[in-house]
Amino acid sequence: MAKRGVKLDYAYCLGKVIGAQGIADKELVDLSAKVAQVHQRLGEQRQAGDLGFMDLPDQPAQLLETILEEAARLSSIADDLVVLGIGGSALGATAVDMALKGALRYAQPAGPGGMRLFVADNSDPRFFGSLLDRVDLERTAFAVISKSGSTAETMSQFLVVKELLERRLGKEETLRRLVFITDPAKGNLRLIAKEEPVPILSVPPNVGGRYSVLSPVGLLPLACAGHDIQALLAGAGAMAEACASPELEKNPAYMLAALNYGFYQRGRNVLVMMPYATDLFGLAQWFAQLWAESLGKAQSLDGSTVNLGQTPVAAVGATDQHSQLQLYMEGPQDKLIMFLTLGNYGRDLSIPDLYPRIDALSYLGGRSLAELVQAEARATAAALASQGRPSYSLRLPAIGPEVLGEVIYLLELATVMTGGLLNINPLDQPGVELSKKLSYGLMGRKGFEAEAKQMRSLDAGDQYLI
Ligand SMILES: O=P(O)(O)OC[C@H]1O[C@H](O)[C@H](O)[C@@H](O)[C@@H]1O
Repeated sequence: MAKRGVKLDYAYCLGKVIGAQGIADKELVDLSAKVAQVHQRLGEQRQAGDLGFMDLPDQPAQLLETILEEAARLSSIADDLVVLGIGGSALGATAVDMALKGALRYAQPAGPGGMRLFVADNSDPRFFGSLLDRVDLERTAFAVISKSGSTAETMSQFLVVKELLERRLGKEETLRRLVFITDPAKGNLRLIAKEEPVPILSVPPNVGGRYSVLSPVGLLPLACAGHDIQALLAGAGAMAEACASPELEKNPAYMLAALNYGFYQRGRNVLVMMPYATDLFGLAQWFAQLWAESLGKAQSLDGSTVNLGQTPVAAVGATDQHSQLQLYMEGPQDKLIMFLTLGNYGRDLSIPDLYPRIDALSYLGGRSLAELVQAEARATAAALASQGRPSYSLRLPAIGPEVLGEVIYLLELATVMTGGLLNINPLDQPGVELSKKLSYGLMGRKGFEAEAKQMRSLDAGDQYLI
């Protein structure tokens, strides 16, 4: 079995540790039976080819070659890569790049470590316009990533960039700076690539956007940024092996799912992901999409209306101890906290003993910032537990590509298992369609005249205070 580093510590979920708010041994036994049933269903779904994300750790060597070659081509002509993509076509690459290069990565010049990766995941013109002002268009490549090939934000950015590049550099140089990542058979990017020779990579049809970070969607930008995508996949593969058992006590993804489900059943409607590392904030935002779109559903699999879902919150420790913790400690008993802790920060700063006579400072002297932030993570979980407030911790030995691959796979499988326990479909997102259609109506898209009309009637209710 491949070596694995991530550990799940769930002591502060247990009734015998935190009291009545915790999960009792008997409940774990019941959960275990439910999990075994869903495991069987997931096996059937996998057989039927519906759970494509589970195959991503083992992609054909040929595909990885192609990704690495395309990354080498782009980095030979450009210093910066701008991803035009949103949601599942953006958050995974951001999460891994931010984790590995650091939250301050944009301040570093591009260099031998790979291209600088900008992820333009908003049609907000202030943001996108200033990004375009900032990069040197001659030394910038653009990855247009959209599984559907029709997402308005991404496609409008593409149109803006294409015209800008063509005006500045001419058609041939423009096409050299582009790469498309989309569905293998359909969509507008496929259509365009038939006419214009833009390199194109495929998103497997059975992998939805929010489960696609380990497909070319995440792998190409990450390879361009100089990250070890093979190590990322190896980590995911090691976690897949560790999550093969149908038994709750032997499967960390299933235990995570069972805890989330068990606490949701007890009214814990909010799941806070709080890594004790600023560089992991992107991972918390990636997880927020995974959890929200997968589990927020109106209908159960039997067709009844259920309106289920646990609200994900992205937080970061120790920062949010000074912002949100008051609510977590004393607010409604409706939250479950998932901490991510690091055994090793990869660097450390020792704290000098500059004021030995000031007690409130001298205890810090001679210690280090890693010791402080690790103590804060432990203290926060313990403080919550002392008030009967549950949490669990994913303990990461350090931040690295293997570990991130492990965490990504773990959370994806846990999400699908939780969906199974809730008896909803964790792979679709029907609720996001109406606002898209109404926007099409507002923007005058052909075929959406009814939505334009619907929009006029919905708009009529404006009531301004000032
Ligand atoms: O990759 P795309 O087809 O452009 O989709 C981008 C995103 O758009 C949507 O509205 C979905 O809710 C997301 O799940 C998806 O990741």
